[in-house]
Amino acid sequence: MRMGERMDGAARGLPVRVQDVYAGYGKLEILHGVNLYANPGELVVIVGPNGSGKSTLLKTIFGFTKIYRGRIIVGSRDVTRVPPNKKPYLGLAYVFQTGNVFASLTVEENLKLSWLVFSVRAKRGELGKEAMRDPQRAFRKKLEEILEMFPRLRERLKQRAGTLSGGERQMLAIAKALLTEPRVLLLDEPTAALAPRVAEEVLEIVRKIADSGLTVLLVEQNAKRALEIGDRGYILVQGKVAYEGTTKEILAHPELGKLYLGLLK
Ligand SMILES: Nc1ncnc2c1ncn2[C@@H]1O[C@H](COP(=O)(O)OP(=O)(O)OP(=O)(O)O)[C@@H](O)[C@H]1O
Repeated sequence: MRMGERMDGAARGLPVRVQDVYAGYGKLEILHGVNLYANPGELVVIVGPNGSGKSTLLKTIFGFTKIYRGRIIVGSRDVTRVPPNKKPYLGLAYVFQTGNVFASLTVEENLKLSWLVFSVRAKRGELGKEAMRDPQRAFRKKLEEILEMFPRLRERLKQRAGTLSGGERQMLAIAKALLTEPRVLLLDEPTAALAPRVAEEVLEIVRKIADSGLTVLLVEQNAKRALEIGDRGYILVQGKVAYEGTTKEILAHPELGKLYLGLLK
């Protein structure tokens, strides 16, 4: 069985559809009619200049901004008006740029915080029959699976999260998110401020997560590397999609990289 695959073979990811969305903060409109889709098993990267609205787009999908027009559909459900605190229970997980872990708690305690969301979803029957029968056992199993994926965290279970390196902290944030058994994972610059080698390790994990069947949306500063590992990409410029296509197309395009991403050929 592949990493993260479900015993009962149920589909892991849910499709995400952002349809003609206008959103922002208070009266300040940042996104002006954005359309985007992401399918299960896909790693969709969102790149673009600073301040173009990449983070705002993820925040909007999760419900942190004001949506003036348009719809956001996850699976068959319209989640446009679902507040952020309810999103994890619908199978969405969001890893922020910072502040995902509690510094004064140990790695293990941080991971166990995901039990709340996991148990609710398990009892509802969303995580398969086994998990519905015995949520605690299923959670322990999931935790074991995640620690296999992040051996560095296993070595540091009793260590306070505040003493982890930047890379380890980011891995803990992703691990916590995965422990809620999400169908859709939103990642906002998970490699920010990481040394290149560690950033690479994190990106490889992100690729594996998408390969396990989840729908993954990734905002990245390092456009080139993100496009190299992603399936499809969106270039956001001033709150609008300036280009969408396969990452191969974007990387091979003679102008796009130079125009929007600061990439020199
Ligand atoms: N909470 C907020 N209130 C008001 N304006 C905000 C808020 N957060 C972001 N903005 C503004 O929204 C615009 C888009 O910001 P956003 O963080 O989405 O861009 P980004 O593409 O992710 O940028 P970067 O690559 O620099 O992280 C910016 O002009 C920013 O100042």
